[in-house]
Amino acid sequence: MVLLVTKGIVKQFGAFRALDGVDVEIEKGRVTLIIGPNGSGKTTLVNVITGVYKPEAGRVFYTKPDGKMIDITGWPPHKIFEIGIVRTFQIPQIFQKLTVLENLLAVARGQRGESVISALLKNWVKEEEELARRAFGILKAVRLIDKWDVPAYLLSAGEMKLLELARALMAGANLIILDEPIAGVPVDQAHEVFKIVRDINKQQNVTFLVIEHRIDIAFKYVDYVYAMASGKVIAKGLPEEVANDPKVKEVYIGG
Ligand SMILES: Nc1ncnc2c1ncn2[C@@H]1O[C@H](COP(=O)(O)OP(=O)(O)OP(=O)(O)O)[C@@H](O)[C@H]1O
Repeated sequence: MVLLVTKGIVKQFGAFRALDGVDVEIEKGRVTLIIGPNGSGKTTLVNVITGVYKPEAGRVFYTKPDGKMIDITGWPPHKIFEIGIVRTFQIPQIFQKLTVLENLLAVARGQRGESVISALLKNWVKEEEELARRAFGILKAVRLIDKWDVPAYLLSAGEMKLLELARALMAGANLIILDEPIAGVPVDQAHEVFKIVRDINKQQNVTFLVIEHRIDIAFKYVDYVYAMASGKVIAKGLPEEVANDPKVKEVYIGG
């Protein structure tokens, strides 16, 4: 089943066409990767999907949990978030001084329209216990359970990415969009991040759309790949197919 489709997306900045008729299909339950050199339009496409930009042409369709496909083109970002499409940095930034657990609870409180401060001052009630239980379950899934009481600023780069992922899960995402999840993360931690993405994808049936430059690592953990260049999809397929595509090789290695 297709969870999200873009059809013929065109996005212009003045006379410059950043996206020039982009069609992608994100299958439910898959991890889909978008690669492409700097400036090829990957982030712009994510911005169109998440409602930050309205495209000049083209449509974005999303299949709701009840199976109905709806046109979400041009919806505001908060509405797109509410239907379960969550981009990691769309959630307010990690609170460096709060613990890992408190960062998760803050997402849930934010969704209830509460300020973090007022929630922190409040006595723990049943609802809070329930949220904490859910948060601990998520921390177990992202393998941060041992760090639940550690302030976020003490986490490694890889753990910080995992906390962002945990926060997206806490927000109840169906489709999680990760924009460069392993940028600046050392190799061993980068593999760990992708392994956890894979586990969550399999165990919790969460669909992922990932943008990543480090294709040597990312290709090992994804189901399907789109390659972009100059605002267009130039190749798509299984990782090994895209890796061997002459157009992709040309863009990456210069022919
Ligand atoms: N708000 C904007 N105004 C003008 N031009 C923009 C804007 N946003 C993006 N662009 C241009 O559109 C093109 C595509 O940018 P985009 O950020 O989508 O590329 P990208 O593939 O995500 O690159 P990177 O890998 O560097 O993040 C670039 O040439 C960029 O300069």
